[in-house]
Parts: sequence; C-alpha cells; structure tokens
Amino acid sequence: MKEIQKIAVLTSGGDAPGMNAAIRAVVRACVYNEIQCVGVYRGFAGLIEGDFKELDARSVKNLINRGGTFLKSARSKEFITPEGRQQAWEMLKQDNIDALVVIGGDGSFVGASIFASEFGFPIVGIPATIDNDINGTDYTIGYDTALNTVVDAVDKIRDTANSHNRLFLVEVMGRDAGDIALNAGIGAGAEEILIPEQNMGLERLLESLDRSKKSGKSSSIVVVSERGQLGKNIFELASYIETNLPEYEVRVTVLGHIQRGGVPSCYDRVLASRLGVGAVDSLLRGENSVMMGIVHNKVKSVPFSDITLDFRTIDEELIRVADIISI
Ligand SMILES: Nc1ncnc2c1ncn2[C@@H]1O[C@H](COP(=O)(O)OP(=O)(O)O)[C@@H](O)[C@H]1O
Ligand SMILES: O=P(O)(O)OC[C@H]1O[C@](O)(COP(=O)(O)O)[C@@H](O)[C@@H]1O
Ligand SMILES: [Mg+2]
Repeated sequence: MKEIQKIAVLTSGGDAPGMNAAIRAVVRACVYNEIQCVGVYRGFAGLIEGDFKELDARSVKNLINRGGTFLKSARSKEFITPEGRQQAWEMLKQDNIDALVVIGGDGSFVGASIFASEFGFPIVGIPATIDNDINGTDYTIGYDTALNTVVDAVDKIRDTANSHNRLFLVEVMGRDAGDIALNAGIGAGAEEILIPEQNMGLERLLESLDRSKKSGKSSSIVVVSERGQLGKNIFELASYIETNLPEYEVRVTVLGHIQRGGVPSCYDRVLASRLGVGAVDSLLRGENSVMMGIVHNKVKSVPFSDITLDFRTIDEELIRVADIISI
C-alpha cells in the first residue's frame, strides 16, 4: 500500500451546519501528521474540474463557528457517469493526491463507494446532512443545529398561533426521513407529527384534531415532514382540514432552507471535530471505503457497504412519547 502523503477533502450534497468545522479538523489533523492537505471546491463537480487549493492550519481559521461550507457544495450529475468519475481520478492522479475525505450525505457516499471500488482509491466519509438519514451513525453533522432552528421557529409560531386560536401546519425538511419532524415535533410540543415512515391516515388526523378541540385546546401545531404520506401537499392538507373541521382556522408555514443555515451548535462542532480527526486517523491506519460514525458516543469506522443498505427504521418509543405528551 502506498504511504499517504497528500489528502484531499471536499463537501458534497446538501450543505449542513458544522461542515466547516469538519473541514478544519481534517486540515489540522493532516498538519499534525505532517501530511499535505488540498481542499476541493464544489464537491464532486470541482473534483472533475480539478478545482483544488492547498490548505494549511491557518487557511481554516475563524471557521469553527460558521454555517455553510467555505469549500462550497454541489450535486454533480457528471460524477454519476463513468466518464465523469474517470476524469475525477485523472485530476487526483495529476495532483499526486493519495486519499480523499468526502464530507456529505447518503448520496455522496454511494458515489464515493463506487469511485473507491472502481479505482482502488482510498476514501473515508464524514456524515454531514441535516436529515440524519445515514445508517451506521447515531448522528450526522448539522442535524442538531437544524433541530434547534426548527424548535426556535416553532416556538415563535406558537406565540402567534395562541394569540389567534389557530392551527398551524409547519413543514420541515428531511427528504425521506422523519428524524427532524419527530424530534423537533416533540421538542416544540407539536399536537401531531406527520413523518414519511408512518402513514397515520387522514381520518385519524381529523379524529385527533377533533379530540384536541373538544379537550379545550385553543391552538395547535402540527409538524409535517416534507414527504408526508397522506397524498396531499401541505396546502392541500390545510384546506382539507378546514373543510372537514370548520371550527379550525388553519395557517401554513414552510420552514425551508433556513433549516440548513446558521451557526452550528456546540454538539455539531464537537461531532465534526471528532469525525474530522477520526477520518485522517482512519486513512493513516490504511482503511478505505469506510465512514466515520458516532455510535454510543464513540467514533467508529463503518464500511460503506453497511451504510448504503436501503433500510431505515424510526424509533417507536419516540412515536409513543409524542402521542402521550400531546394528549
Ligand atoms: N449512484 C451514484 N453514482 C455516482 N455518484 C453519485 C450517486 N449518487 C449520488 N452521487 C453523487 O453524490 C452527490 C450528492 O448526493 P445527494 O443525494 O444529492 O446529496 P447527499 O450526499 O447530501 O445525500 C450527487 O450529486 C452525485 O454527484
Ligand atoms: O437544497 P435542495 O436541492 O433544495 O434539496 C433539498 C433537500 O436537501 C436536504 O435539505 C438535505 O438533504 P441532503 O443532505 O441529502 O442533500 C433535504 O432535507 C431536502 O429534501
Ligand atoms: Mg441525502
């Protein structure tokens, strides 16, 4: 195996608060181990174009507290083609890069895994996405900050909902994962939480809202994951509720991309720092095609083959708690 002397790092897919802290940790772990570090701009797109920049310890100053990613991120259609990946490999070879750290989400790891096996190129992943939808790690970088952003927003919505006796439907992100909706929903005291993993059905939703009204609740918050299962978008759902339960005055708030920005929480900064150092350690141990995960608060290498499996479970205990505390 070739000794690792130069590592490249990139951020890919949807950005997440804490990505900068992860890049910083990778760069500084390289400096600590006397290895060169190269930043790749715009994820796999910049890899294909050879958009690289040498980074040293001072290049990543004043970044630990900043949201977004200073290396920028992208979703690259070209990297999905064999020609695109071949071009990326040429660029890495041309710059004498020995290994790559990919900071991104599930999609980025599918691409990284294919690339690593096609070219036998050492790659280690760092999970960063607000969605928390990656098997093999208890938490992804950015998720904690996004939860706090959602809870803060819903707290504000609660003030106005209560003043006007209204029902608010609040849409949150999460692609196909209900983690943000379920946890922020519990944290913000939502009346109902609609997640993609569970279809509660329109009838049960109406029954529940009807019960709430009769139990004396004057205002309510329903947190709806962006891919709810009820077959209606959030605006259609609002009209459906108003038609069937005319006693409710309904308003809709779509939180959107504010969930992806902002100052990373302390938890995300610490997680990003641990996983960044762990990624460089992992490459220096000779590992390849693994993601650094956090499992029971310990940093752990998880093979890409285990995390790209298409299964997701939602914690039934959380659903039960949400039901009980919204009575
Ligand atoms: N099957 C694949 N083959 C090659 N590259 C892929 C594949 N799936 C995803 N990627 C790459 O990973 C990028 C990021 O994936 P995406 O799902 O958009 O975000 P995330 O990594 O945050 O889940 C894609 O734009 C693409 O370049
Ligand atoms: O930024 P875009 O392209 O609008 O994509 C929105 C999607 O990105 C996310 O914010 C993050 O997802 P990824 O980390 O997989 O990119 C999802 O919650 C959302 O469905
Ligand atoms: Mg994803």
